[in-house]
Amino acid sequence: MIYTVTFNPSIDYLVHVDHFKIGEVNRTNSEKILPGGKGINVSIVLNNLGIKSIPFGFIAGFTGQEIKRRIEDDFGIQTHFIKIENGYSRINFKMKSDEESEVNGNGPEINKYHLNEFYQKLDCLEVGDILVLSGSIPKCLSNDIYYRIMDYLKDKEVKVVVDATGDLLLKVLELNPFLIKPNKHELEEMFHVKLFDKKDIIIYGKKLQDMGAKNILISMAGEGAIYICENGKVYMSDAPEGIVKNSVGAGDSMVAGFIAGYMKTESYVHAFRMGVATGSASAFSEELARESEVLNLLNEVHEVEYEY
Ligand SMILES: Nc1ncnc2c1ncn2[C@@H]1O[C@H](COP(=O)(O)OP(=O)(O)OP(=O)(O)O)[C@@H](O)[C@H]1O
Ligand SMILES: O=P(O)(O)OC[C@@]1(O)O[C@H](CO)[C@@H](O)[C@@H]1O
Repeated sequence: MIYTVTFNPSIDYLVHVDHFKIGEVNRTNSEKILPGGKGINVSIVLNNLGIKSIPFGFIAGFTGQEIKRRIEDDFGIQTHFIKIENGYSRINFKMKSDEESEVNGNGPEINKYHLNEFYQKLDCLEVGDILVLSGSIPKCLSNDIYYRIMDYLKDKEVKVVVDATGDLLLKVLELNPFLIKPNKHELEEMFHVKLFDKKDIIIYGKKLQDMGAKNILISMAGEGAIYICENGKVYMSDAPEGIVKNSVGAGDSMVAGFIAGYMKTESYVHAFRMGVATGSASAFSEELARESEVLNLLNEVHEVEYEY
């Protein structure tokens, strides 16, 4: 079974505004409300690709109820969320105008009793399961929480995927996550560098492998992606051409596509292709990618092996 974890689910409020002007009253052209949070997006895209997963996470208040309702009613995915009595799950604001801008909330406070309940849920994981730890954590938690979860599971031979930034990600590397997916900007932030070409991106991606990660996907939005495989090979792919409608969740879709491709074929190259196609299919769609959209793009993804 695949389990996804979203410590900080959200209602994503997406608006389109023509030529947004800061400091003025702007009016929307269109609005959309979607359940969000990185792990939840991974579960939704896996579901769209015909693969079942169980979303774990923490929800609070009326927004939390609505997140759960939408995932269960709109997608038929059974959630296993822990309810927090105080506060409310965040509403994240995403605006597409001449540029894309986002404001993400902090989220409700998770205490030690909620965490204990969460660890009890983790006890159902078995050898061979996949666990996806994705997204930010509320400020009240320490940034070794993903490390502690992996450590808790270390005897179970669970494949762990981590999509996080900064110390939250760096701390888990010594526990050998199966897959990590920094984007280029996150890679730069982690090493305090500016990366201008693919050769440098690969050098720094390989550092993450030296630090313990098995597979590394480095996403570069419209520029495609680089994949550093656990067998030592490195692949690159351009992104397919298309009109971007909403790139929120493109990275989560890439993670879901990679997992789906790997589960169906155990081929890393196919998993990479599926990752790129699924990421782009989401970027070219108002909502997260559907299977037909992914399959339509799959033939347009051509990876090349990087010789170094
Ligand atoms: N503008 C685009 N055109 C084509 N493909 C795109 C575009 N943006 C994203 N993609 C696809 O999605 C993948 C992941 O995108 P990106 O690098 O933006 O992830 P991310 O930064 O983690 O995104 P997010 O945090 O919004 O989920 C890219 O590697 C590419 O395949
Ligand atoms: O604040 P975080 O947890 O880093 O990111 C949260 C978020 O921006 O990520 C998803 C897209 O990847 C959205 O659904 C959600 O709003």
